[in-house]
Amino acid sequence: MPDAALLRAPTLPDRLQRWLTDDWLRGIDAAFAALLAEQGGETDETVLILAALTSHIVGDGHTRLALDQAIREPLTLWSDPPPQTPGIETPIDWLDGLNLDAVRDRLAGSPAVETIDSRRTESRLTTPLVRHGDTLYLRRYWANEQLIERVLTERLQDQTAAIPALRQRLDTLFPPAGRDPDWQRVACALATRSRFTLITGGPGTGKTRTVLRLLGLLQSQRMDSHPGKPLRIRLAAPTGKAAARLGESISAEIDALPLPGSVRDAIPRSVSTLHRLLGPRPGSRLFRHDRHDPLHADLVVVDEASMIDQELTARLLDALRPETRLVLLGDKDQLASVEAGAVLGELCAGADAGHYTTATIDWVRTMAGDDIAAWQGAGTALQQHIVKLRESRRFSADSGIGAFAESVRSGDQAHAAALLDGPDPDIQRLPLTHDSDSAIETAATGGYQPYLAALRQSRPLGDDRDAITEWARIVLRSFTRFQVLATIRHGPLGVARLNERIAARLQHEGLIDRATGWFEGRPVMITRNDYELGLMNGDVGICLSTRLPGETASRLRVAFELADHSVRLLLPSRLDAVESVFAMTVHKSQGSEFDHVLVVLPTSGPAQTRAELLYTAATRARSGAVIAHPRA
Ligand SMILES: Nc1ncnc2c1ncn2[C@@H]1O[C@H](COP(=O)(O)OP(=O)(O)OP(=O)(O)O)[C@@H](O)[C@H]1O
Repeated sequence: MPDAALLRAPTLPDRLQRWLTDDWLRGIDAAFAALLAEQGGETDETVLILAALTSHIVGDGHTRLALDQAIREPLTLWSDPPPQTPGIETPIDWLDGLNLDAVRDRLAGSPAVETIDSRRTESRLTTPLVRHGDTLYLRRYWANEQLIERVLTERLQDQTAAIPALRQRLDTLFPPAGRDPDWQRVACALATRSRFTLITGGPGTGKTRTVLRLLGLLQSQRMDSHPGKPLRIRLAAPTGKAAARLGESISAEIDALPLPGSVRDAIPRSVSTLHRLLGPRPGSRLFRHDRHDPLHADLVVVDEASMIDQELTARLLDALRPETRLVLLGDKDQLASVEAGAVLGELCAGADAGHYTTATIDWVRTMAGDDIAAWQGAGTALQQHIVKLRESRRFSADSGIGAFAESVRSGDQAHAAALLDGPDPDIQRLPLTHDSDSAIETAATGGYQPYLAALRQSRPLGDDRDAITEWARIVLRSFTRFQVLATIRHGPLGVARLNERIAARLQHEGLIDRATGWFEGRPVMITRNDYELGLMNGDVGICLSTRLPGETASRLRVAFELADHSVRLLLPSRLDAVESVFAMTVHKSQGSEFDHVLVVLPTSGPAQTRAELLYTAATRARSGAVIAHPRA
């Protein structure tokens, strides 16, 4: 029943409390508004609610509230809006009644807001909120945005000296392959001429291969010109898993590089997490390395850049010396980081069409011999430093997953639907009659059965540590064969309910003993970096019943395979930030691959978000993706 008192005259605390209860806001959003009211001297309810909403969208992955959009299309502020009950006021109703001019006036009169003209970039105050033009920011995100723009603009201003014999070096590393342009070669060439380059491309388009050749090219040139003084190269990725994957790809390919052994030896194989590279300071969001103590590196390469949020991008740029080259690799079409700020996606706007100026086209033709004139445009300075790799080696053009991902990416829904209904076994549809359709549990049971079978069948008899480690490794690896991916948090198809539903079915089938708490077979994901335990956000472990040497009874321990392939067994009590992953959100799945995925998609949601989710989810699969969704 609608609460009549609230409908008549909801007070601010009542309103915020209801929105909090109904999941429109997070506790921190309401607390932020309360703080501004209590300690910031803010009395205007409109400003306070806008402050809570600006905080909310940070939780939803955005760094700023576009006022005009918030008023015209309020629903777009929630990627996963809670259900609306008729008669109960939601923030959507509240935003609907606002007038932009009146909002501007109220913000202008607020002691909590600094109003900055859209042409100005510096600030003189320290208010918690900043209004820049018609966009409202929490100050930290505004400051980050300014820093990123300033540092990139500086880096793009001048070109570095041309590499001697660039053409011959490119010919060695990228032998003519009958394609013009060879985008990998173009990316490598362009990256030699500036201190910032961004290489984007879908899965398997050769980002790692290209950057490895770039490292080889720059290192060999350096060793020619400065014998005995190789380039200091640092490689990083946002998560431990992504770092391990890049390290493995480099190790697998480096021996085939057509360069002298001394050059190959001067290319690092180890990749650190970005946090480690910057040097975390316990209890602070700041890092040891910043403009006052910059990184000792001539070249920094960061992979999986789509997963880097705005804050970390700003900290990275702040920690680079002006002369250090930065190369970012990533897939702009993947979902952005779970934290706020889709930096890669925003930087790469327009990368599909290139927008190369005549000067860039001429430079590439002269220096590399490739013709990119078909991608001409009056692009920005930044666009001259972005290259999109366009040909996937992982999915051939006729692979179902590749074709499906491409049609989702380009918005061709009809083709995507036709592929789902087509004969290709690697991309299939699982139609659901309703949200609680047990077809999901059935498919999930089929997918998870092999790892649970491995758990039972490979269990060692005694307490030999090596045998237990080997068993854990087998179980962990067989868990990567299949994963249910959830695209939303709320409702029967949300990640929490899916986890419960699947666990209940596995228990019903006798594949696990319990479905709640800690039990053998429970797969969990770490949700916060734990440097002490050596576990990173996103690491997946499995709970096993183990009896180690000297123990008289078995105990539940969670097994993790670390980046160096060692296995760690930890008592559950040592893990405080974990969640079950019978279903994993698509966000958390980034940087991982599975043989098969079951993607559970709701019928509604903003089209753009759905497309990004679906693209990211389907491309996690090496061999097969099934898309489950209720019939429209
Ligand atoms: N031009 C090429 N010639 C031959 N093999 C290639 C070429 N480009 C890529 N490959 C191969 O395709 C595979 C994928 O390449 P790579 O790992 O560099 O892609 P990626 O874009 O980094 O992939 P991911 O999205 O998985 O990180 C590798 O085995 C690589 O050796």
